[in-house]
Amino acid sequence: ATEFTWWHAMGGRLGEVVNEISTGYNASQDACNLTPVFKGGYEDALTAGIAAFRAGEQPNILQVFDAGSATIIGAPGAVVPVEDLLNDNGVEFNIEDYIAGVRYFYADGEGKMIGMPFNSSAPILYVNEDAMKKAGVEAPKTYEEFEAIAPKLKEAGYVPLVQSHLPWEFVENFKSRHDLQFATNNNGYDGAEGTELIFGEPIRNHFKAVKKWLDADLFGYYGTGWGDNQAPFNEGKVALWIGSSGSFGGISKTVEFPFSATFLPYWDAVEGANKASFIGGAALFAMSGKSAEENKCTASFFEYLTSPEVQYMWHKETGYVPITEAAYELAKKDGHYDRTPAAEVGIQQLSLEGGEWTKGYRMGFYVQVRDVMNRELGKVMSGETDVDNAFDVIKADGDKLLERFAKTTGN
Ligand SMILES: O=P(O)(O)OC[C@H](O)CO
Repeated sequence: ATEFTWWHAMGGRLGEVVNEISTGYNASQDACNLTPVFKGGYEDALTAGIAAFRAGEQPNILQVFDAGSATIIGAPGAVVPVEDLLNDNGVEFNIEDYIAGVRYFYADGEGKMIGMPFNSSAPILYVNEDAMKKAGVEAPKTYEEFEAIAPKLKEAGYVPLVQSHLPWEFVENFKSRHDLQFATNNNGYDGAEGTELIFGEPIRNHFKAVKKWLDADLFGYYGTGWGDNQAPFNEGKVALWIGSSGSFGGISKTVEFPFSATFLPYWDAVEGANKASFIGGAALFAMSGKSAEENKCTASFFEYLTSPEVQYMWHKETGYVPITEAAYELAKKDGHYDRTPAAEVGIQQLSLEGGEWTKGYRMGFYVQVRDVMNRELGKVMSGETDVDNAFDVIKADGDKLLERFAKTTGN
């Protein structure tokens, strides 16, 4: 059989399910043999993939997260567009099969799908039901409602609110949920040159409120690592945790208290809020420089991966949303959401009413922009700087990175 490899960033329970899928694929046919390799977190996998590409040792398939997608799509000659790969290998492809929010997120300016959507997520609000009961409150829909119940949650002995990733949840998806522009050039989709970040009053006010909550012990902040802020929720110390829908499977297998989930809160005071969030997670990119035989295997694996059955299994076991309409229908028909209503929250949030600015962003070197955000917003949390100063620095340093990317790619 033809050997081919998949570098991914799915640890813990997610990694187990990736291995199950790969085993299932290998058992389903004789021509190809897939080896999945865990390369660490999203940032590590991208760095490893780019370094390997430069050395001519790239894997066949590289998982790249949303934040790195512009970098990989813009890296000249690094990937074979998935749409071409499938067409060239006789795999039927129809972009309309995918749920609306997924269709063009990993596409180029002409709408051609470059990356294969795989693990798509939404940041949702996980609710410790014991905490709600003890405090005698309901999960909040808005941050105003959160402010009203937070002291009661604290009194009941819980850290009222924690989130898992400030740039993803309180910046990028804050913009989407409130339908606010994130960057010039159509949030970066119209080209890299001249793209600049935008931080207006609503997002600054949000972080001023978050800092106030932190100082009053109504909010907890435990670091910038992907798992840092989830641990205290899993341990039952936190009442409300904002995390990825893709954490659902792992949480179900870990926590000992009853939990539910609901939409990422928004500020009612911001006009036009309560819009859809945009897809998070990652896509699979077929790296270039591989033989026709290996590319055929990659195409056949993508076909397997997007079948309704495999998609539904992935969705059910992890909490990532079903990326095709057929898989979503299958989940409904099978009664998945009747048994586990919280499992539908992610896809429902992605399907809320959209607006001009709910499409996410396309910015190269954005992984480094996130580093700047984590650095400066971390300083806000520790009291080393204030919110306005932090956003001024994020804009100045972030814009420089965006400019450098534009010069690198020449567009
Ligand atoms: O934790 P995930 O996989 O849902 O990904 C969250 C973000 O979109 C990654 O940048």
